[in-house]
Amino acid sequence: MHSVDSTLSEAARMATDAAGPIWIMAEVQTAARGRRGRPWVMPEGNFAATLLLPVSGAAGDAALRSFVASLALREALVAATGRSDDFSLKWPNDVLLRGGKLAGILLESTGQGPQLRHLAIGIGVNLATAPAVADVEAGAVRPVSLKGELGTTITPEDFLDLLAAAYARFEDQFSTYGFAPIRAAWMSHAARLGEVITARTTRDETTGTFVEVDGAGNLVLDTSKGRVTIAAADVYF
Ligand SMILES: O=C(O)CCCC[C@@H]1SC[C@@H]2NC(=O)N[C@@H]21
Repeated sequence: MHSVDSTLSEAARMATDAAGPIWIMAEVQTAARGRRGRPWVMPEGNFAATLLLPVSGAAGDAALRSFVASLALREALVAATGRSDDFSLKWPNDVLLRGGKLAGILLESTGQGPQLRHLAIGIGVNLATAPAVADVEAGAVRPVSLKGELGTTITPEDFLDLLAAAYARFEDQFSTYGFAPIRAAWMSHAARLGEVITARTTRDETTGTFVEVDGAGNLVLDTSKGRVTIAAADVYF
């Protein structure tokens, strides 16, 4: 579609029992949202899409699809550019290009209580233009674009073809073998593994050595007070 408030909102409107899996892509979003209620600044020419996916089972398991989506997104970017070493993954679900933020993922769900019906996986990639530093949160990783860093030009339509194919492969692996191979692949591309990082929530801040992502997708840090497991936070380098 050309213009929509947010492809995530469109997915929520479409989430009837029979719906999905379906990719919803827009050239323009007038009210795009990012993690933690932040707006997502999206200059035209960038990629914005949401995968509406029917799911069953516990919310925690379904949320592991943010790692599935991150890996698929990285693979699509490698396919688009032929560069593998330039892309890394930042917990929980950003893709970095040469250390700058290239792409973000936001998961939303529909359903009752712990049982989910649909997952909406919203993905934004700065294909053409990075938002201005002033438009992103202070202290956040510097925003970059694919064109700006590598000179690669790809249309959102062509990028969706690569991403949908990559997502289907990783989803297949996840539903067949579970989280273990996804976790291993994710860690092999993790940014700052073994280094000191800071995880911040609205309540507190934890600094420590990034040890691993555990079997439930949590961030594990070794701190001066011992090992800490973090389920949700923003990470700062
Ligand atoms: O904060 C983040 O890093 C996540 C950004 C997610 C942006 C995408 S763009 C497509 C989809 N629609 C939205 O409104 N947000 C997501």
